[in-house]
Amino acid sequence: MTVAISCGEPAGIGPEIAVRAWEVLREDVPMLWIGDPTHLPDGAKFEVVAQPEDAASVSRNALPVLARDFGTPRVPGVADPAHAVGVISSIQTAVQLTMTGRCAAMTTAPIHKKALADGANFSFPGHTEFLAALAGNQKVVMMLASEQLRVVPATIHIALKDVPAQFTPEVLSDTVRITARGLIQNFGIREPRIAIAGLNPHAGEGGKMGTEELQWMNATVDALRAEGFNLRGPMPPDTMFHAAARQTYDAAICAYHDQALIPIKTIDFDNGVNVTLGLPFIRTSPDHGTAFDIAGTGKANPSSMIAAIRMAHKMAQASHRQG
Ligand SMILES: NC(=O)C1=CN([C@@H]2O[C@H](COP(=O)(O)OP(=O)(O)OC[C@H]3O[C@@H](n4cnc5c(N)ncnc54)[C@H](O)[C@@H]3O)[C@@H](O)[C@H]2O)C=CC1
Ligand SMILES: NCC(=O)COP(=O)(O)O
Repeated sequence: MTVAISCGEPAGIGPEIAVRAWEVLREDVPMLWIGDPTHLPDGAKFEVVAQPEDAASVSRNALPVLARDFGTPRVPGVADPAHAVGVISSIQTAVQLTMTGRCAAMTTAPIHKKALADGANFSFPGHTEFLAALAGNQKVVMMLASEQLRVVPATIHIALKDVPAQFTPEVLSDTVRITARGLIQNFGIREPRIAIAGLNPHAGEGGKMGTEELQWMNATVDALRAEGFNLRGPMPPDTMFHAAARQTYDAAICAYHDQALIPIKTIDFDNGVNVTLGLPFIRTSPDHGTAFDIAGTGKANPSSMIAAIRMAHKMAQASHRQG
């Protein structure tokens, strides 16, 4: 049940939180870090393995590393476009190992999208879309999950001005279906309750503050209810995340990135996990980014990385039990 860990942006906090996570999880979760070992922090206890299968026996004593030579050293806080090909290849290797069953799941360390675009013409907005493509253009959704809240942005890394055109009945319907399936399969929730945020303030206030709720959202939600989904909404986005409201649903589907990610990063930045639902393999990630401002200082909190690796491992165990 080895969890493959892609290195992420070497100039960010990825290498150091991977080592810190290994120190905490070494007895419980076999892991395999894929990257350039010279990018690991000084003093890190690691061992280069020849093949992924060797990770399980090494992991208790040292962080197993599937070594790749990126050619140049890591300068914390300063992304080097020369690393872009290696960073992408680390993700591809993790996917390949997970899809072929040589690893049980994968956790990705944060990437810097612009560095990958500058260094390797990486055209994807993030891991989510890249992984969907690697898996054969699967329809996937991004969920951020913690003990206190699960959120799903129906549209992801697009400009706010583009949201109304790209948030469509089909996108909302697919998002509900994939989210419900993920809650059942990956989170063991038999009858998921899903809340849907309105696009507009006060969910449109009867058409006074926007009309998408009246034009199509209500009808789409009704049609999905008729398919058997337990849905609430469209709900006023500003009042659906307080503590009592959060008890009434298992996941909230939001119209756009910040509507979903602001509440969870405010409530539980340290323990949020990003999980891609709809892939034919398990992928999790910490909820934060590369944190260039603190990279190499020892200040990075590994909690979200630890939660992400734990969640990937737990999901792999559950999926193994389900056969
Ligand atoms: N899964 C991924 O690959 C993700 C990548 N990113 C990328 O990261 C880059 C930087 O994004 P930002 O918006 O600045 O967000 P960020 O999460 O990197 O940093 C925001 C603030 O939180 C702090 N912070 C983040 N993680 C921390 C940790 N583990 N411990 C202590 N403090 C922490 C940082 O020091 C900074 O002050 C961008 O290129 C973005 O695209 C962002 C989110 C996820
Ligand atoms: N804001 C979330 C984020 O940037 C992570 O995206 P992804 O790389 O997991 O697709």
